Amino acid sequence: MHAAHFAGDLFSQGPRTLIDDAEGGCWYHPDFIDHARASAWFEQLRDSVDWRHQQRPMYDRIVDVPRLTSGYALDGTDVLPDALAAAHAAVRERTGVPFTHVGLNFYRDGNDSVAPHNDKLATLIPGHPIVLLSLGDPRRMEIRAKQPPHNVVRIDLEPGSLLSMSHAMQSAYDHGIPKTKHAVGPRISLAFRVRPPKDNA
Ligand SMILES: O=C(O)CCC(=O)C(=O)O
Ligand SMILES: [Fe+2]
Repeated sequence: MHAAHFAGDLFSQGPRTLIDDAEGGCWYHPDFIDHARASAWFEQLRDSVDWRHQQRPMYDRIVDVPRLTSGYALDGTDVLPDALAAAHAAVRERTGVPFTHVGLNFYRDGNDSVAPHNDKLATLIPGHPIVLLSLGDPRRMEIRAKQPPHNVVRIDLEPGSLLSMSHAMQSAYDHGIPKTKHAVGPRISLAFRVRPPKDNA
């Protein structure tokens, strides 16, 4: 009994708090989805989502967004791939948050990234977190305080993990996934958000 209990403690992977604030801060829950399910979802989404290669203006140039993206409304107007519907149901149940939209990111290799940013508060309903479900190879996220001394939290986002970031945190921290020279395979992230009605499309 004791040995089993000890082993359970050693290997249990419950949620842990990375940053505290009045809205639940930032927490990380590895092994939320088991690896077999996470890889099945990864394969289905890689193959069935209409991945877009976006470009955007930067200063006087047009640059490629260094990853593929997509997005779905969660209010019933969009038909979701089965894996996405299952992921939404699991995240909805775990968090109790009435998400309206999911943004998808596809990082093909270590050259793909998302620059440090905060999620745009004008497109989010205050009080609700942004919740990220990771699939595929792990990638490191850096969460950096905007105020000196600019504390940085680094967290390797494992397949099947959840990372929740509060709405309030978006004003105080930037987050990003830097490029890496390590050999990494592809990763998909699902970013669940609660948006005002006009932004759902
Ligand atoms: O891929 C990730 O885990 C982060 C994505 C992100 O920050 C975003 O879509 O705004
Ligand atoms: Fe973000």
